[in-house]
Amino acid sequence: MSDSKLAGSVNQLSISSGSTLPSSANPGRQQLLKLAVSNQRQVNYPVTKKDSRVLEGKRYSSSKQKDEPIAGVPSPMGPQWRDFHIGMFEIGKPLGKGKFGRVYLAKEKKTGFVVALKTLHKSELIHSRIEKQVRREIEIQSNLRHKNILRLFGHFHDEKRIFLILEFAGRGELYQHLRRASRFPESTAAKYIYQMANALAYLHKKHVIHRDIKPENILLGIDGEIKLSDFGWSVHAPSNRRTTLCGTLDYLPPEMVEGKEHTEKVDLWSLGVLTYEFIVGAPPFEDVSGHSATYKRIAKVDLKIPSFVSPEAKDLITRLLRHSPEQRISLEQVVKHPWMLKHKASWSSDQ
Ligand SMILES: Nc1ncnc2c1ncn2[C@@H]1O[C@H](COP(=O)(O)OP(=O)(O)OP(=O)(O)O)[C@@H](O)[C@H]1O
Repeated sequence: MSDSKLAGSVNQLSISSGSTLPSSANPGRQQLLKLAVSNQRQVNYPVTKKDSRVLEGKRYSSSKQKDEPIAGVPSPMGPQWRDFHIGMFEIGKPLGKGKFGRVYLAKEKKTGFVVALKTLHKSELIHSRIEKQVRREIEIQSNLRHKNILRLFGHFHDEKRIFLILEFAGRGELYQHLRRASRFPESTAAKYIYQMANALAYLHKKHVIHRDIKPENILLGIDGEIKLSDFGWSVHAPSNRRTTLCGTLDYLPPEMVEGKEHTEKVDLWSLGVLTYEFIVGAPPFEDVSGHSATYKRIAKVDLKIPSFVSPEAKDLITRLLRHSPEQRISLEQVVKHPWMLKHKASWSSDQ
């Protein structure tokens, strides 16, 4: 696909003059948290009908917004932005680096609304043949509204780059928190899995399968709440049956390892792997001797749960990690599982 075609595929965007991204403003961690809090204050009010109309306006984003109740909290819709372009933002500290570009902290100049601006280099997307994947990611993520799913407010492009205007996740990558802690206490793990189950229930209701659930794809908001991100492998599957092989090895379910058709139940399997990794500190089917050994362990459901894991957690993990997708416990049952009930009282009241 040519650059111009790709540009056309993310249509209705303003084209900036191609300004460079300075990283001069370099706020420390405390300041980042302050910025995230100030954002939260701005968005913490009920969404009115008028607001919803603004959200639906085609100039807000290239994808049409749906008129539907917003799950979880009021949508952090931010200011009533129109015609996105780089000049609208004051660019701050780089938040991280991905495969195809950097992510910067940015502030919308007029309103002071803080976002994460993700840059993707078009030439690299084309070279890696993932233009379709990016387009799908944008289409899917910009239509999602849930407190545990990272918002994509909009997107624009210049000659060389695509910019995604993302919700700023004040506490960064969950993966880093997990590596630092080695493993989470069960009450923390249960809180995260509860929020993940809610996010997935919302996605599945909209016939979206994430297909790439893993700690690296989860960010944390300012209150330490889950923000599921990275919809690069997700599919909108009204038919509920897909056969493409993708995803990360350790989190792949048997039906995908075996190249069979798969449904939204792949995310249930990955939720089981995630539960295990949160509590134990490593994924259950990891095999140092190589990929094919991991594949075999997944296909056999060769699951060994250490004895320090509570019986309730063990029960939930084994109910999620069933070879047969149909036998996996439902998300509705996950949130009511005894492991959740055991720990729920220790979470803050707004779960
Ligand atoms: N919305 C956000 N809020 C805060 N930090 C973010 C946000 N998005 C990304 N980051 C930070 O920037 C880093 C790079 O993000 P990015 O999504 O580009 O990379 P990635 O997760 O490796 O994705 P990919 O695999 O698509 O390259 C992340 O690891 C994270 O630390």
